[in-house]
Order: sequence, then C-alpha cells, then structure tokens
Amino acid sequence: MFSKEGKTNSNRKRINEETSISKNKKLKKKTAIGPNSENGLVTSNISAGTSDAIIKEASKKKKKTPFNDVANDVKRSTAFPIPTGLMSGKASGKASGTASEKASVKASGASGKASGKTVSYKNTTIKSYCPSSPLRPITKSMAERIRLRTKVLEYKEQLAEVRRETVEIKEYNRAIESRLPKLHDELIQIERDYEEQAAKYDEEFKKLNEQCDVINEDNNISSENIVNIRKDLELKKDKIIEQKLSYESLLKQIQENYARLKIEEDTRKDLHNQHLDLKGNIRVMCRVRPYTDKENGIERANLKCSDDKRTIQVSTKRLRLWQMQTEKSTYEFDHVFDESADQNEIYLELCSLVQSAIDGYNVCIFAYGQTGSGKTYTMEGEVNNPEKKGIIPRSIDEIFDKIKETSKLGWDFKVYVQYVEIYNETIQDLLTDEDKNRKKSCKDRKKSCKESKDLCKIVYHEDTRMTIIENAERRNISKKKDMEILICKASNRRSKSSTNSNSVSSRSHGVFILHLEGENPIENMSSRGSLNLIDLAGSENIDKSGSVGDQMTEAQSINKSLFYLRNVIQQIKNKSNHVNYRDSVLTSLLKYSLGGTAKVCMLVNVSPLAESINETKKSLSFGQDARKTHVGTAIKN
Ligand SMILES: Nc1ncnc2c1ncn2[C@@H]1O[C@H](COP(=O)(O)OP(=O)(O)OP(=O)(O)O)[C@@H](O)[C@H]1O
Repeated sequence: MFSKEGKTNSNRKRINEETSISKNKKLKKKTAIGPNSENGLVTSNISAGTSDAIIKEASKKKKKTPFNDVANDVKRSTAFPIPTGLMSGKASGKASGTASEKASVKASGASGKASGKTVSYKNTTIKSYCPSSPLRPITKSMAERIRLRTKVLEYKEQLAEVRRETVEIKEYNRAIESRLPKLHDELIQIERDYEEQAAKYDEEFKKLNEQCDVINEDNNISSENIVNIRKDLELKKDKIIEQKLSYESLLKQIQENYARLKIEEDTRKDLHNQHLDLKGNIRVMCRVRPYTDKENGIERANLKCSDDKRTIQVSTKRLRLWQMQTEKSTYEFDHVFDESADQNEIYLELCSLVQSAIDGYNVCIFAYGQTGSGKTYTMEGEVNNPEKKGIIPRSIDEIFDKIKETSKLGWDFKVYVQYVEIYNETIQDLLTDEDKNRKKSCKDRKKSCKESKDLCKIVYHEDTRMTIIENAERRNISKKKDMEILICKASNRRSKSSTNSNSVSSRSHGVFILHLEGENPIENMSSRGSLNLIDLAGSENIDKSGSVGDQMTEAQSINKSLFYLRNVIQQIKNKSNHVNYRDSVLTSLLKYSLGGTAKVCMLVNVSPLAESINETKKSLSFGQDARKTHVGTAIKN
C-alpha cells in the first residue's frame, strides 16, 4: 500500500532533485570560470581575443550595460599597441598568459635590459613601462586603465556566462513544464488506482473481519464443547478405572477358581484312571472328525456331544408304519471329542498313558473306525506341523523330554522302535530300506511273504509280558529328530490307495512299537515299558465302497481282522475260558495288550457325514461294548 501524499511528494522531490543537480552543475561551472583574484586583479584564462569578441558583440547589439562605458574606456586605452612582453608577446595584441601571470601584472620590456619605473598597486609591485615607448615607464593612470580594462573583460565574461545560464535554466524549465502534464496525468492515474485498490482492500478487510467474527463465535462454541467433552471423558475414565479394578478382582477370582478347578479336574482324572486301572477295563474315547473342504454341501449326520463330554447322541430318521420317526441312540465313553477338538486336546487326555509307558507299563492305544473317519490323522497327523501332529509324534516328544528329566534322577533310558504294518495278514517291516516284501500285487505279496525265510514273526516274552516282532528292524534311537525322520519314512512306506471314502486310505494296520528300557544304578532299579500305537485299517462296507480286485481282498482282510478283534474283546468281556488271539495277526500282536496287564485305550473315530451314519453307529456301539471289557489290572514290569 502506498499513500497518495507520499507519491505526490516523491514526484515533487524527484523534480526538485533534478533541478538542484542541474543548478549545482551550473554553479560548479561558474566557480570554475569566476573571478579568483587575490588582490582584485583578474585571474581568468579567457583569452584577450575572446574578450574582444564579446565586446564587439555587445557593441553590435548596442545595448547599454553598466559595463559598456568601462569597456569603451578599455578599448580606447588599448588603441595603442600592447607590448608583446605584456600581452604574451603576440604582435596582434591579443591578451594571453595564465591568470597568475596576469594577477602579478608583471610588465617586462622587449629587451628586458632597461629597467622602468616600479608601480605599486595594492601590495603588487609593477615595473611599468610606457606601451608606446618601451623605454618610457607606465604612468599610474595607464596602469589604472589596464586594470579597469581587465576588470571590464571579466565582468563581460561573467555577464555572458549568466546569460548562458539563464538560457539553460529557461530551457530546463521548459523541459520540466513539458513533462508536467504527463506527470500530472500519471499522478491522477496513480490516485485513481490507489483509490480503487483502497476500496478493494477495504472490502476485503470488511469480509475478513466478518469471517473473524464467525470464527470467534465458532471457537467459543467449540471450546465450550471441548470443555464438556473433557468433563465427560474424565467421568468415563473414572468409570473405566473402577470397572478395570472390579474386572481385575473378578479375573483374580476366576483365575483362583480355575486353578482350583484344574486341581480338582486333575484329581478327578487321576482318580478316574486309578479306578480304570483297578477295574482293568479298556478306556474308550470317541472323536468326531470335522468336515473337510471337499465335503462342502454333503449332508451332515445328526451327532450331538453332551456338555460333560461323556456321551454322544446320534439321531436318525426312519420310516416306520408309514411315518417318519426320529430314533435317538446315546453312547457313553470315557471322553467324547467333538469336531472342534484339536490334536493337542486329544493328546492331553492320553498323555498320562504315555507317562505310564515310561513308568514301566505296557500301554496300547489304538484308533478304530470306518475308513475315512480320521484314524491316521489322529495317530500320525502332520508330523512336521507342531499344531497338527498326532499322537505318535507327540508321544515321542514327551518320552524324550521325560527321559531327559529322569536322567537327573539317575535314570538311563534306551528307546527301541519297531514300526510294522499288518497287510493281508502278514507283517511288513516299515523301517527296513529293503523292499523285498513290498510287492504291488496282493497275491505276490502274500506269496513272497510265505516263501521268505525272513518272515516277520511275533515272539512273546512271558517274563516281561512283552511282544517283540522278529525279523523286523528294532532300532535304538537317542534323538527326537532321528525318530521324526524315521516315522516320516515309515509312514510313506505304508500301503495306501484311493477309495470312494478316502483318497488316501490306509490298506493295512500300522503298528508303532516303542520299547523303553531304563536303568537307575543309583537306586538299583530298572524299568521295562512299551508303548504300542496302532492305526487300524478302516472297516469298509464293500458294497458301498465298490472295491474290486486287490482292493476287495484288502477290504475283506481288514474286515476279517477287525471282526476277530471284536471277537477277542467280546470273549475277554464275557470272561471266556479261551480267547482266540491266534485267529488273526492283529489279535496275536495285541495279546498282552488286550488280555493281560496292559493299559489299553481305544479311540473310536467317526465321520460327520450322514451317508456314514450306519458305520458310525456300528463303531460307536463296538466302542461302548469294548469299554465294558475287563482286560485285567495293569501291572508294572
Ligand atoms: N481332526 C481332523 N481335522 C482335520 N482333518 C481331518 C481330521 N480327521 C481327519 N481329517 C481328514 O480327513 C481325511 C480322512 O482322514 P484319515 O485318512 O485320517 O482317515 P482314516 O480313518 O485313517 O482312513 P482310512 O481308514 O481309509 O485310512 C483326511 O484328509 C484327513 O486329513
């Protein structure tokens, strides 16, 4: 922004400055050529010729100036020739020489030999000679005339200078005057612009003021709101702190209750196990496998697990007397795991049995169920996936951990492993790298097994009540990792094929045996325990599965061995005088596990599909029966 007055003033200033600069220039000029005489004598460098010209000019114009008379006098006085020594020695009589020379007005003769009369004028001594006659000294009046003449010349020159200056000033004034209208117009335009801008700014300022008022008002409202919100927040914060405190105390109570419950639950389990041990019954648990991705859209069976996880109810619809009726059957087990149960949950229920094997018992855990019901998943799972690994790898982990712990108490354990499959009533070693017994054709396999001298045989050790398979590798493993590698290899060697019910169906019973032999020289004690983990082949409805050829033979063999297993269990349950263990390889292998002093646990796996409901019911019914079977009180080896 600028002020109107300021602009006008600046213009004026500019003009004044220009004027003063020009004046100064002129003054300087004037000073340079002005009189500079010490004694009132002329100190000018204007030549005598120039002064003559000026005089001529003045007389031409015939203007009477104050200096005219004097000039005439001078003219008159200079009518006679001026000696060359006085006037720079030129015959024309023109005045020359420096101002200082003139100031001293030294008159000298042509020869310089004759000395004239000395004239003093204002402290200046002039040796004067008469101009007409060099030998005649200058008179006082002549000297005075010369001085006057010089002065007149000076005045004339000054006058001419003043005139020139006057002309210049006039020209300058004219120039300024000619610029004045333009400057005036500019000034008017500037004034106009200024007014316009000022009006605009006024308006904007007004608007901004209005906006400021609105913002101020808003701010007042917002700050009020903020204060209220803060108050609210403070209240809420207090409430939250209160609630937090009460939650914390509640949480503490819950944790205490949970810890108490856990102790009670553990005690209950221990008591239950002791009770079962004393009773000598087979422990039976049931697991319902979840739906797999491939089964989306397939009808579900109506299976309901009780809250106490002890029973499972199966509801089916049947047409009776022209009416659809719902039949409900309930089966009781030691524990029921619904679809949501994960691998860890299952293992936790069984880990006490693994501990028993370390403690010197023969333990047998086997998975029973129709094909595709989740037996292999339960027993093996995904060996290298910590969350999905099954009972076999978890047991191995625990056994090696426990062995490490007991070593601190002086125990030294050796772990021997055998892994075989019972395929079509023959035992195949899964640990051996030799493939001599593993033939593709079912018939060839049977034949080669019978012919082989290295046929795996079951040998009973009466003293330790242990079963050992002869001609099958028995490896001593000392590292967890080695065991995992072994299981993976063995699992891949198992006979598998794709059926209607399972894309990877085990066509054999897989038997994993761990012999745990411990010595404690400090306490002079020893322990012999075994852990038999069996993944039975699945019972199969041959009509439904559509198995033919080798698969049908396998299914028949599997069903037959499962039938003998059920038979043996029935005989034990009925306390028959004779139990037909030798009817099948499977029952022969399980002799000491089922009919003796072992701790036995059967896991009944069932499918969640409605199409498998009849097999599910059969499995559940067999499991329930087996639970009532008294196999004898377990004895520590
Ligand atoms: N608890 C589970 N969680 C997730 N998937 C499961 C579970 N149980 C079983 N499955 C899946 O169901 C399918 C069948 O399971 P699995 O092979 O273990 O059955 P099986 O009873 O061993 O069958 P078969 O007797 O034919 O060998 C597999 O794809 C398996 O991964």
